[in-house]
Amino acid sequence: MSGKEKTENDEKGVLQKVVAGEIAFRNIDKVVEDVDSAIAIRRNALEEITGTRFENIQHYTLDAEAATKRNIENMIGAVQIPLGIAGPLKINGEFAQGDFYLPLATTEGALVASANRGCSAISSSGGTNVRIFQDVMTRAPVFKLADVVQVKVFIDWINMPEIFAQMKEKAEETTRFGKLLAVEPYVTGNTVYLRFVFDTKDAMGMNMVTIATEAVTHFIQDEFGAIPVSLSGNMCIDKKPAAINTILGRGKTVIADTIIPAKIVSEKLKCNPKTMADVNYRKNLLGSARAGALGFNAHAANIVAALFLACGQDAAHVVEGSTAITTIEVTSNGDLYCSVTLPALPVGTVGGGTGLGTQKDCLNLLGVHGPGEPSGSNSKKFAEIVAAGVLAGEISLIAAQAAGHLARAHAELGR
Ligand SMILES: CC(C)(COP(=O)([O-])OP(=O)([O-])OC[C@H]1O[C@@H](n2cnc3c(N)ncnc32)[C@H](O)[C@@H]1OP(=O)([O-])[O-])[C@@H](O)C(=O)NCCC(=O)NCCSC(=O)C[C@@](C)(O)CC(=O)[O-]
Ligand SMILES: NC(=O)C1=CN([C@@H]2O[C@H](COP(=O)(O)OP(=O)(O)OC[C@H]3O[C@@H](n4cnc5c(N)ncnc54)[C@H](OP(=O)(O)O)[C@@H]3O)[C@@H](O)[C@H]2O)C=CC1
Repeated sequence: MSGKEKTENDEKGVLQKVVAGEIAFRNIDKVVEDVDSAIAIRRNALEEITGTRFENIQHYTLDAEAATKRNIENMIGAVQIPLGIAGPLKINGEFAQGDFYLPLATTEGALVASANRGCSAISSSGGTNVRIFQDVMTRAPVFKLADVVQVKVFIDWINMPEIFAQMKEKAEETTRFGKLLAVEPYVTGNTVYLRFVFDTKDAMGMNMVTIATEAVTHFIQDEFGAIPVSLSGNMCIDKKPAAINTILGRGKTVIADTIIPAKIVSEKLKCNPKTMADVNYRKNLLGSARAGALGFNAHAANIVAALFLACGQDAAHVVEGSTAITTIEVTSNGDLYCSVTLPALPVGTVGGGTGLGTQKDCLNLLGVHGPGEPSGSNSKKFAEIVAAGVLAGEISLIAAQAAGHLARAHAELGR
């Protein structure tokens, strides 16, 4: 029997054992030599067990070896999402400067056309100014203490400068890049949450701050005796819509604005500044308030999600990344002022999904793949680009609603 035949025989044997439940899906990699074969066996076993026939998910180009090390478990293939571009978008940021083409991964027809129109309106008006006002990532373990007396003693201890210095040392022993900036205590009865605030440079930072915070909780346990109930106590707060992130900020707090001359509003956006301001007021501000929304915008999530999927960001962070506020005013000379404020945009250009091939291509298109020089500058540049893209999306969609074009656009491009 040739080596190839032997391998095929072995693989058939593994497949039969997986179908029979003798080898778990997660253990196939341990008995098969190469990752792609393990993936094929897992997929074929799933077909047999469920009676499904896959026709598409087996076709992928990504480096499965790398992906299964840090991005996915029980891999069976890959899902493709169409990728379009919008732009050029002229951005006058502190980190992003010049004309950018935005890679947008989406299945929503009309979205790229809309973003493209917004980019065109902004760029022909001189671009968008973008600034970052804060850049932090948080992790908040929760501790249970005996009573409020002990809670006060604990918080007084945590707030001592020499204790902060020691916590900082412990945290920063775990990372070359992360810096502990602050520890913010919150109390409910005998429960204490310590919100650890970090600068994570070019990493989005959730793995980094989780590892660093755990090291500090060991120090707290050893030195004070407070035992953490959970490393994450939801005052962080990660991947859940929450006022604390919109108020204090988490990830990048970034604002983009622009002034679009009334002539361009009329020619490019088919409406006028006054109508757009009224739509924004009654829809994004009053409507969102009446609905109890945390996002006061039209569809920030659309642009954030499309850029996140294209660029290897954690898709669940669309939750906080899209809690934006959109403002529109008519300027004293009748032009359109529009801004978007994104209080909690978690993004990174190293780590997570940023190393996967297609995602890397998209980050390279924006000139932000990998570590920046100085550290942190690439993720800040990316955050400015995301905010600028959100602004483009808001301008076009609000214009479409002001002009009564929303349903028509989606009927034409989206079905
Ligand atoms: C669809 C448009 C842009 C037409 O807009 P238009 O002004 O009628 O089209 P146009 O043919 O005159 O073209 C104007 C510009 O739009 C762009 N454009 C136009 N067509 C394309 C295309 N095929 N491919 C790429 N770009 C396109 C392009 O930039 C073009 O400039 P040009 O290149 O001609 O100088 C407009 O009606 C529009 O933006 N509609 C809004 C659609 C939208 O934003 N959808 C997003 C999803 S909505 C949603 O998910 C959330 C929602 C709605 O539920 C949230 C809420 O409650 O508000
Ligand atoms: N653990 C958790 O609770 C959660 C994890 N996640 C996941 O975490 C991942 C993202 O975490 P994240 O910490 O960003 O990424 P990774 O853990 O994937 O990698 C980040 C690491 O890259 C290294 N690095 C190299 N160059 C730089 C640079 N210029 N700036 C900063 N770091 C650099 C750092 O290593 P070093 O620190 O050694 O110096 C840093 O910790 C995603 O996969 C996400 O889905 C999401 C939510 C929660």
